[in-house]
Amino acid sequence: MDAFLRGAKRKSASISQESTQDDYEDSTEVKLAMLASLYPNISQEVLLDALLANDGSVDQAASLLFDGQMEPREKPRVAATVGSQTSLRSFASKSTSIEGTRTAKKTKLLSKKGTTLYLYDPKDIAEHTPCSIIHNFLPQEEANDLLQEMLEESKSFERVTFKLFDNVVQSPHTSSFYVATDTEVNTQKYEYFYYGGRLDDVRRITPQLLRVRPKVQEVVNREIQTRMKTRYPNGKKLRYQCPDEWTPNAAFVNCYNGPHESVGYHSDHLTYLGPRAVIGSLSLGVAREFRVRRIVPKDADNNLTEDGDAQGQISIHLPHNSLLIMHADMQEEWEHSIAPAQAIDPHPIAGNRRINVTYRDYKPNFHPKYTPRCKCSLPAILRTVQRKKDNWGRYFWTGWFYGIP
Ligand SMILES: O=C(O)CCC(=O)C(=O)O
Ligand SMILES: [Fe+2]
Repeated sequence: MDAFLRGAKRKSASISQESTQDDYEDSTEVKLAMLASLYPNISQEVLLDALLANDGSVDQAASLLFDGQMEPREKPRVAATVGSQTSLRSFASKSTSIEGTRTAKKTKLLSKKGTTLYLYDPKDIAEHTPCSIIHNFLPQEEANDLLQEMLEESKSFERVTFKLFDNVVQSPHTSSFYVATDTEVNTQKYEYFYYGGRLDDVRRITPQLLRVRPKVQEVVNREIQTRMKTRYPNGKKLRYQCPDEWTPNAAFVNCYNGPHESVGYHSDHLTYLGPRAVIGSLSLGVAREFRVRRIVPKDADNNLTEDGDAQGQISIHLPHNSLLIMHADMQEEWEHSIAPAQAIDPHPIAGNRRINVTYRDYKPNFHPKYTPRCKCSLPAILRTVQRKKDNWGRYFWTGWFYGIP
């Protein structure tokens, strides 16, 4: 990490990506599941034939099936609790890999149709996304105590406002930020910068947030080990991933009041978390949809460098008292969002509100006093090349004039 920082002050540190998702873009199970969610009454054999006949393109296979007068299933309501399938495991035996399906056009068509793969099963989520999930994470009473406490706190949460070029933009939900001590509150308020400005609302950690923190720490570290052993090359942590134990020392708490409150697609800032960050995200109250999609880079001619299907959107159902871990392979390569819902099921304690606590490990060596400054003397932002194949995966420090990080 130190070497990374020292190098970065002078020039961009380079990173060669150790892809952990090599299989994903060619995964026949995922493609079959997408087709099955459109055509639930057609057998897997027929779906597989359609896929093979169309060179692995879900979009073209779907058109073929549609032309055959087979009505696709109505698009699922966007209600948080409704999805198209509960498990991919019924598709798992057909693990044929289909090659040669890489064009940008197909992706566009696919995303135009808004194809979403709905995942509920923790095994599917670990296999097909850079996340893992633990349902019923806390004893019920403890989850409810934290929920009650955060509902009370959220009454004074505000929308984050930031300047995006010439416009002042407001976040589509409210939030606040919690750290352990008064000293840290002051450090956060006066030394750290977010969205090109200072955070006004930084609070001391509350009794329930504090009580839950070691449990999150234990489980996240266990999940990091599992992910490393089962998914990463040679069973090792990724390059630039912090070798130390994950130690949450800050929590961003979000409140989504009603179905329309949301957060758009983004990757979380690495500026203070460092590369290959891990985040423990606890959901309380109303169940909502957490959507993730891979960022497939484009080549110099602006063409996607991988099968467009790899960009397909995946929806993870987040019920009350579930802990989602965003692993080290998430922020650099994927984006996530909380989609607006058409309808929600009210929660007995929270009503229409969802509380989300993201426990984060702010790295001492990424304190703004150690990181580069941009021309305007604000601490610079750490970013990765995500969308261009050239230099893809490289980290670089940049100023705030590029808009939001
Ligand atoms: O509400 C959530 O689950 C996600 C929140 C989020 O993406 C964030 O705080 O960065
Ligand atoms: Fe986020």
